[in-house]
Amino acid sequence: KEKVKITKEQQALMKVVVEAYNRHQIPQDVAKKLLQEQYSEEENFLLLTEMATSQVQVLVEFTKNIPGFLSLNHEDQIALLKGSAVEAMFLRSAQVFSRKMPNGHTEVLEERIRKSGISEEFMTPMFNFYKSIGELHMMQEEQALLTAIAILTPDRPYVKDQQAVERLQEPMLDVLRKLCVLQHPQEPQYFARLLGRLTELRTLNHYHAEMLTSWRMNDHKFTPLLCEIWDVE
Ligand SMILES: O=C(NC1CCCCC1)[C@H](C1CCCCC1)n1c(-c2ccc(-c3ccccc3)s2)nc2ccccc21
Repeated sequence: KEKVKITKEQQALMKVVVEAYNRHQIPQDVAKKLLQEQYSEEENFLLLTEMATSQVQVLVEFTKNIPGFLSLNHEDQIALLKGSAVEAMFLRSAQVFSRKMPNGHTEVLEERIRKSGISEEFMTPMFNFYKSIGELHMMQEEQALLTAIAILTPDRPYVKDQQAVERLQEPMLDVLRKLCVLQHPQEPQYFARLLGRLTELRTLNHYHAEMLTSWRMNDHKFTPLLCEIWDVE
C-alpha cells in the first residue's frame, strides 16, 4: 500500500486556500440572530438578502486568493463566480447549520428556518443536504478545499477555456484526496462522499430562484448584486 504523502507545494497550496477561507468569514453570525428570536417572513427575507449580499462579497475575496484564478480569462472568472455563488451559499449555510451547538439549539434553528418563509417543498432537499454535510464532520481544510473545488468547476455555463479551469481544479482535488486518506484512514470512501456532496449541491442550485420568488410574502426586494448573481428580477 503506497504511503500517501502531501508534498511541500501541496502544503503551500492548502495553506493559502485555508487562510483565505478563514480570513473571509461572514461578518455577523446569522445562526445567533435566528436563535435569539422568531422573525417575520419579511424580516427573514431581508436577513437572507443581507447575509447573501455580504457572503457574495466574501466569496469574491476568497476566490481572488485561489492560486491562478486571477490569471484566468476575465469573462471566465465571472462565469465561475456566477455559477458557484448559490452553491457556496448553501455549503456555508450547511456548515453554519452543522456547527456544534448547545443541546436543543439545532432543533430551534431548524424550526426557525422551516418557518422563515421558504415554501415547504424545498425543506426536505435542503435539510437532507445540511444533514449529509453534518454527518461528514468536515475539517476546515476540507471545507475550504471543497469550496475552492466547487468554484473551479470547469463545466459551468459560459466558461470558454475549460482546460484552464481544470488545470486549477485538479491540484485542489489531488491535495483534498490525500488529506482525506490521511485524516480518515479507516474510511477509504470519504473523499468520494465529499465529492458526492458537490453533486447534491448542484441539485439545490435548480431550486434557488424558485425558493426566492415563492418566499411567503409579496414584493421581493433584491440588492443589485443579488439580481446579478441569483438570476432574479
Ligand atoms: O442566512 C442564511 N444563510 C446564510 C447565507 C450566507 C452564508 C451564511 C448563511 C439563511 C437564513 C434562513 C432563515 C431565514 C434567514 C436566512 N440560512 C439558510 C438558507 C435557506 C435558504 C437559502 C437560500 C439561499 C439562496 C437562494 C435561496 C435560498 S440560505 N440555511 C441556513 C442554515 C443555517 C443558518 C442560516 C441559514
